[in-house]
Amino acid sequence: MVYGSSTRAPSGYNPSLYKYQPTNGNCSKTPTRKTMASSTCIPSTFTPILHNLTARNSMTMVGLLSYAPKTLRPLSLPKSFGFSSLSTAAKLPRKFFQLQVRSVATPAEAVAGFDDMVAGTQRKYYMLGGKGGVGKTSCAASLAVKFANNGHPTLVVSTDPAHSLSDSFAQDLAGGTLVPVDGPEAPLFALEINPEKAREEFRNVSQKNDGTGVKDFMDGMGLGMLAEQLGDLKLGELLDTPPPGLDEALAISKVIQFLEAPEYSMFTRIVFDTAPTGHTLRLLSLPDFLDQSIGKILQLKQKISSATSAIKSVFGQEQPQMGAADKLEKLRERMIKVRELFHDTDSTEFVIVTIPTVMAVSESSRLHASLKKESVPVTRLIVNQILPPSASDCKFCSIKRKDQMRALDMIQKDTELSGLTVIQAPLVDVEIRGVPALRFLGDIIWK
Ligand SMILES: Nc1ncnc2c1ncn2[C@@H]1O[C@H](COP(=O)(O)OP(=O)(O)OP(=O)(O)O)[C@@H](O)[C@H]1O
Repeated sequence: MVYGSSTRAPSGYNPSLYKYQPTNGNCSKTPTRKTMASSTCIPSTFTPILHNLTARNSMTMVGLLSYAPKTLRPLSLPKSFGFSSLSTAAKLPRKFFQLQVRSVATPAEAVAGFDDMVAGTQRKYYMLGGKGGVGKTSCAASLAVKFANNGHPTLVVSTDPAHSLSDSFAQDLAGGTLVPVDGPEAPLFALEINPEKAREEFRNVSQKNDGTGVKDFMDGMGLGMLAEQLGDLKLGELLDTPPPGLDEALAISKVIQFLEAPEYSMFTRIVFDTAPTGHTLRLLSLPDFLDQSIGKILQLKQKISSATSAIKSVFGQEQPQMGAADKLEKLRERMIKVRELFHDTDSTEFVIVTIPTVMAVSESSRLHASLKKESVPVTRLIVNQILPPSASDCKFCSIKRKDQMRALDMIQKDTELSGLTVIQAPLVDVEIRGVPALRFLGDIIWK
């Protein structure tokens, strides 16, 4: 299968942004997660191709492919090798570097149902989550690129405290604001919610005596109403030591902004690259938690205000303003909206990402059970980084592959996971960095 011919570098693509360390095809060492990702284990038959590469980095070459005349575009390797290829012949003029970005596996077999995902202009939210390091960011970013290239103004949000969206897109997306991503056809923006920075700001502003800092900060987070109304409850002091779950609270408040702010209304697809499992579950249960807390605060407020008004009416003073409770009630309604959003099968879907190992599959099974308990819609499971049937004498590859097949089998038998659409995504032999590479991965996964 030739992927290269369909890889077209988008306008504004800057090859120098992409960095790649070629691998040596040595299978003798046990690869780490990161080295596996860039595939140290390439059957020896193919290593000359890599050795013949003359360009400085492969992602550059993926991008350059699109500039090469059609006649110079890559040929596929013989099918018997079982590789998916994106490229090349090394004998071409230097000007037209070509690369075979091969996936070390057969392409995804199950159809992800992308047609359904892309259909319609009603806003849809996709949350990708799973165990650390399985490829959540790569899958989320590739989905965002695919949506944008299919005409959807798309926003990709990272709620993972250890952000890797910037690394994945090979662009600086940090800063906690919307940053345009260069490359895709329709607008694609990224937002990394920076909990460290937010926490620091929080600490600083909450130390200000007059408390206005807290209000400004919370205004910025879409929670100004809460700060205003709880000012007399010394919110600043309360939050001086950030409570557990603040990261998730910040992420949620951004979600609230998406729902209401006109500047976000253009986005018809919002993709969340979520934090590893534990954080994500906290994030999903937070609206309930906040709803309950606000409910309690409201009750307290009402009690205080009715007691105060009773006293005041005895002494003939004017009634206190009753706006506070109304405003809190509004915030509570927003939380309910967020909760509904998480549970709305029409607009939201949580996609579990895993790898074919017993540990990752077990965790995915538990994650699905928890999501079900929270009534969060899940229909797809991506099994990422699958190795091909071994086409060489690489012992490591065949043992690893057998292990992976056992894990895939486990998915079929798992009561939590067997009902999901399983999307098999191959392990590709370059690090997935930059829009062209994400587009390549996206075209394999999201069909
Ligand atoms: N199918 C794949 N083939 C090759 N490399 C991959 C594949 N999927 C992901 N990778 C690589 O694996 C590494 C980890 O991927 P990624 O950052 O997407 O995972 P993550 O689950 O988001 O990690 P974290 O939990 O640390 O945020 C990256 O170097 C990425 O390029």
